[in-house]
Amino acid sequence: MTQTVAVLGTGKIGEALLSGMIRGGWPASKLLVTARRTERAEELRTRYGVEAVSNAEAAKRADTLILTVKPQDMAKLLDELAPHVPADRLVISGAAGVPTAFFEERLAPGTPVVRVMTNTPALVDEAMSVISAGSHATAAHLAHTEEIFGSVGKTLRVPESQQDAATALSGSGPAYFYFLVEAMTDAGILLGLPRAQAHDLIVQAAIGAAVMLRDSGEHPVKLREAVTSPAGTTINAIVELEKHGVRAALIAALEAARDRSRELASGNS
Ligand SMILES: NC(=O)C1=CN([C@@H]2O[C@H](COP(=O)(O)OP(=O)(O)OC[C@H]3O[C@@H](n4cnc5c(N)ncnc54)[C@H](O)[C@@H]3O)[C@@H](O)[C@H]2O)C=CC1
Ligand SMILES: O=C(O)[C@@H]1CCC=N1
Repeated sequence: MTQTVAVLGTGKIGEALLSGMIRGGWPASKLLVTARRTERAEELRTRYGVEAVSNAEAAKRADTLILTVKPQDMAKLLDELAPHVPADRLVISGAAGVPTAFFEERLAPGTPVVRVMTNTPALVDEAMSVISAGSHATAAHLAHTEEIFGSVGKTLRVPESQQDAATALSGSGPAYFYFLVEAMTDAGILLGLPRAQAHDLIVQAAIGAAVMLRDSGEHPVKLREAVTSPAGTTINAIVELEKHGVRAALIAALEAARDRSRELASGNS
């Protein structure tokens, strides 16, 4: 029998996951949601046919609780939940930075906790969800988490010590690509193209490059070399990227994201 899963704090990530589970065939009758505002609860109920309940009710009724509030709201949510969560419930956190120990300290002794860092491409079933077990989570809990997050894309198990790095790479990753597309579209404007056309050209180049990266089995260096003709156009652009330190900027940017994830560990910074 399908277990009941509750998504608590159903914002952008919670809704992306919920919608993916429903697209993947999860029965709406086995899904519960919670939201802070009643209008939001009503919206989710209407849009997905799921029941919206209080956090305490979700804790009592669901076998698996997926907590998708902001890291800064996690301590408050756990204070509210802790008296209602029996120790046999699986608690999955989708929050950046917050370690499984944070949950284990606040929930009944022995409660299994799994930490997941997913990303917004969950909305189009192309998420990357990185999964780590807390100290009481078993292989079955990890498999169940993979089943849930597998409905919105790929999953990968990593040791929890790698979660902050994964957050910097794949959790925040889509934002870096949107930022690049934004900048390259501006370049198209500078070169005299209409904005809509510049956008379409860059987006299709990004999709083509992404599919080749995923499907060709070639190293990115090889793929770039194939575009870069001797005394051609691409090398002029690459020289400018190197001159402006784009490679170093990306490394520093991801390091900064990793550091911020570490800072969020306390759940209140
Ligand atoms: N946005 C993203 O790209 C990603 C976000 N995350 C993580 O997902 C979590 C949620 O992020 P978003 O969905 O972007 O934020 P969001 O602000 O869209 O969603 C959080 C929701 O939680 C609700 N909430 C807060 N406290 C609550 C409570 N006590 N009871 C019920 N509802 C409550 C808020 O009203 C809000 O709707 C964060 O922890 C973030 O680190 C992880 C991966 C990617
Ligand atoms: O910016 C953030 O904190 C969240 C976590 C990863 C992506 N968005």
